[in-house]
Amino acid sequence: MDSQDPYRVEYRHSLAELEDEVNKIMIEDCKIDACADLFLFRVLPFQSGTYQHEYYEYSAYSGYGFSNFLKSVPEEPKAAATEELRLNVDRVLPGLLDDYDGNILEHEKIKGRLDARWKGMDAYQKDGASKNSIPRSLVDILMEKQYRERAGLSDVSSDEKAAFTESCRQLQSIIEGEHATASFSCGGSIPIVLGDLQAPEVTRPASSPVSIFWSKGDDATARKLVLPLDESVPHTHPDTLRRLVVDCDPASFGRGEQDVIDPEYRRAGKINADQFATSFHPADFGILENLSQVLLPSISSETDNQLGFRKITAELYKLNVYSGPSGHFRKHVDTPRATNQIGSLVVCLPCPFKGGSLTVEHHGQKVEFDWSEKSETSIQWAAFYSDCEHEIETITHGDRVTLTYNLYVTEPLNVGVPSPMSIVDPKAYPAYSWIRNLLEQEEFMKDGGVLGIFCSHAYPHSSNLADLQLPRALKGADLVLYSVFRSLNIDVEVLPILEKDGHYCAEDPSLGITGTVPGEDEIAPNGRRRRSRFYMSEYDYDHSGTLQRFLGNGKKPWPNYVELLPSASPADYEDIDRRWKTLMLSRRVGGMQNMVENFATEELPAKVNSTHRNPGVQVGLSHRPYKTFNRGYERGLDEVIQSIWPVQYLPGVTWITGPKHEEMAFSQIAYGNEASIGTRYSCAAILAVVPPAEQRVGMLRQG
Ligand SMILES: O=C(O)CCC(=O)C(=O)O
Ligand SMILES: [Fe+2]
Repeated sequence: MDSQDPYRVEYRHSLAELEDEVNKIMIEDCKIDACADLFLFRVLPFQSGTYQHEYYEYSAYSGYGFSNFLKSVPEEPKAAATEELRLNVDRVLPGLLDDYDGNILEHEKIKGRLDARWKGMDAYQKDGASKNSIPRSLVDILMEKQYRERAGLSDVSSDEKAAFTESCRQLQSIIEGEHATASFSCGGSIPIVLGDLQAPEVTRPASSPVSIFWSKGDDATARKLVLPLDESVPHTHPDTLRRLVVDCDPASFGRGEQDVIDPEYRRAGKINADQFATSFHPADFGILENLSQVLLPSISSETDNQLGFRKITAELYKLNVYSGPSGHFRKHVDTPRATNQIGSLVVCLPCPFKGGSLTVEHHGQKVEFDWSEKSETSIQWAAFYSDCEHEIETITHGDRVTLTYNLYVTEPLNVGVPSPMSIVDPKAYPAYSWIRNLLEQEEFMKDGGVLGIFCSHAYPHSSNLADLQLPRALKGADLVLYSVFRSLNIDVEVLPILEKDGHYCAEDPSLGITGTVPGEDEIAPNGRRRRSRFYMSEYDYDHSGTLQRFLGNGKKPWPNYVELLPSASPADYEDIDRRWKTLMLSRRVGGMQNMVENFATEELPAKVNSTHRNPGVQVGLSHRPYKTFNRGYERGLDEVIQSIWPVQYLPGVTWITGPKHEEMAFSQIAYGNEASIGTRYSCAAILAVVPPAEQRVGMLRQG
């Protein structure tokens, strides 16, 4: 186009310059707002007369300005708060007040922000909203990250970015793989405590010594062995163990239709279940509950799982002894004893031995349970599906005494609440070493970050019980991830993410993440959309006019903020430095995403790593029961949401998987020309807080 074109717009600035300018203004505004919030927090309790709280809600709409409100505050507290305001502004924005001698409350910029903050406050102050907040470590990591990016303190080369994306892609395939093969095995251990089990130093599940009673042939007198061994008493004496070994018959195994004995294939002793009894029971330590959480989800439908229909029961099958130097069991698949048998449980009793690792394989993935190290001091267990191949390597020394159980699915009569204690050993999962290696790499999330993984299973996460049950009720791959992160000392939260126009998170083509739930746009057989969408209006106007003006004539832009941040505690207000970064984290600049996405041209280049390009997520503070509200009459969702379903806007989460299962979060009755109801949905997600690389070093080792 030629330069004479009268319609041609001349740009003075690029989008990148606009971003720098907006970020600078944003930082300044957030700093002033943090000071303004504390000022308001100080003077609000002193409001009097007609300016009472009740009135408040309408004040901003009926012309009661901030200055009217201020007149109602007595001089003394006002003066003290004003002095504090001046000190704070001077500290966070040195120089701003240098040439200003007047009343700080009349300072144009500060007055403008005080007025804006005061108006914004009333919307949810009244309800007191919720006292909760997003866990601090999560906010702090993202807050620093956002600040570094906005202040131009972080620069990431395209090589580093590509390497990071590749790591995320691998992590995604591990996670989805863990899901596909549905955590085919799990295991754990319970230490033996010789003294008082109720003693204060016994903090996690522990067992007293285990007794075994058995009889041999027609001899009706039962013998007794107590493990672990101890030469001082007959019951625990190694000679009694030898007696047990001698009393065992050779163990057989299924070959074709037959049970055969072949020491080449299996060298072990056995006692059938009708010939022995034991003081150990797998339900005692929550083993059954724990293995159910991992093994049940993939064999039942989501509906069965949600309703808690199915339970796993264990039936004692055999006692086996594999003794050094040659006990072993070659690779095999167990013979199911009933159609509802789903797997096997092996419990290894405390008795010293060397070698004898159990390896379990399923669709090319392998897990090893090496019990030799803790063989003397712990009960150790493993459970796996019936279709897993497994083998026991040669026992070189000692005796490996095990109880085996068949695991069955059953329909229970009543539904219990899962046990809070977890004794599953996360190291048994393939994801463990992979994630640990990833976090040990210094280049991966060098300055820290948050990994986001939408849950693989459906949970009634908006029910009354949800907050109590999650993360306890996590299942399958979700439970695996949760416990892997926890065992590496990584903070993990399971929180609901609220959608916005059907989108949960930003799309990320490099990981195949669309940000929406699959099937969302499907048309149901009745010709309707799978679900109708009606939303409360959101005050998300396109405020790009002032932003465009800057590109053309260089006039200072006036960013318009959309802020999603639940109400603060007194300590939050007082910590000004953290507060302004939190404010910045929870704000979007109206119109900015649009500009960066749609305006970028060669002539108007945008930043490569724009913090305005990818929208953040709206994270709920807790899992709350579904409800219907009618509060938003003539008001935008952003104004009322903190009092009905408190959320925080969180940009910068690294999403590894996209949303899968949504739940109704809340509905809103709107009165327009005709009353209608709109529903918002949410998805549960696992958020793992990855600290900066230098802090991770010692931390992962302890894990
Ligand atoms: O003792 C073990 O680790 C496994 C035993 C086993 O595979 C079996 O009894 O079928
Ligand atoms: Fe087996």
